[in-house]
Amino acid sequence: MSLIDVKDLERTFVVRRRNGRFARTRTEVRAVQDLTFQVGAGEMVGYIGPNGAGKSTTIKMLTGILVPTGGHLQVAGLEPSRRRTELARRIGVVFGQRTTLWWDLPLRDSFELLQKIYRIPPDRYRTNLEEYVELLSLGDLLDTPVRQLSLGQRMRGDIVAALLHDPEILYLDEPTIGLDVVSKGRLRDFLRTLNAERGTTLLLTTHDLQDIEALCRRVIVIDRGTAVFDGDLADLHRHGGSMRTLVVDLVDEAAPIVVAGAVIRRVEGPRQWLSFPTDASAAPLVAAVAATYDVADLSIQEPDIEDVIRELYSR
Ligand SMILES: Nc1ncnc2c1ncn2[C@@H]1O[C@H](COP(=O)(O)OP(=O)(O)OP(=O)(O)O)[C@@H](O)[C@H]1O
Repeated sequence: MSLIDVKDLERTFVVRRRNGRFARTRTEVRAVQDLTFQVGAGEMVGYIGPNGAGKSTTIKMLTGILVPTGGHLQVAGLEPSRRRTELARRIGVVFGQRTTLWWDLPLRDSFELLQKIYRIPPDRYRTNLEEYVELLSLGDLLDTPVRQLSLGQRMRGDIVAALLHDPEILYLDEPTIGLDVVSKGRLRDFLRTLNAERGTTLLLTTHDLQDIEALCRRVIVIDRGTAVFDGDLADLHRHGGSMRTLVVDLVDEAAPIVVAGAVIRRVEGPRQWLSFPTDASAAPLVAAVAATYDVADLSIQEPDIEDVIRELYSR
């Protein structure tokens, strides 16, 4: 049985705008329409799409904050907007852009408040707190007020806060936004461990393709309120015809590189950019370039999720 079941989901907003001194115009914005997908227990799913596509609106409906204007929605067998309190015990939510912690309180006090709010049994609370604090290296920061934490530390605190009550589902909205590479890596490792060891289902919205690549086998792409792709990440790249880039620094300036399996995109002095398909291995290409040209350095750029999505929509 699906843990998240979304069928023909719709959410329309009515926007009233002033038109002249007295008149007002009434427009309907269809933030989500004809949206259908299921997520099984233990899945890690990336939920992506451009700005304004309807991601936040979907997450708000899944958590029960917003009431759908049409369609069918069940999370853990519950209708979110009608059973919000009951559902809150079974889900956790993390927003990269804002904190759910109390700004002036030390982390420890925020966690204790959550224990009371969720009525977490003391033993379970202690075990979870110890495990998550250890895994996320927050031990030395428990007595620090949230406002004094760095963004990465605060984010780790928010994740612990979202997990203390053992939710079956964790929604993450841009969890790595603004984090440095090391913090991003640690967070991804933690989420992988959480999913593997506790079987927590993860639904993740992000603009960072590397979050998706590190965590999600499955991706749902939403555009103008509806799913335009639902499948494997590798298929998404094929579907979008996305390309990776091999950046070659030659010892000296040279004519554009000619090599099988790649197309030259740009030349700037001794630096050249070559495109090749995302599902092709870079190794033979690197070997072919290195065998023919005097190479000072090489690097590979992954396709940007926005490019893949843009390509998908332009069809
Ligand atoms: N409360 C609201 N009233 C009116 N329109 C809204 C409201 N909330 C969202 N919308 C509109 O619904 C559409 C979807 O917005 P939503 O915030 O769900 O997109 P998103 O995919 O989360 O975007 P982003 O990546 O920028 O966060 C947008 O056109 C937005 O302007």
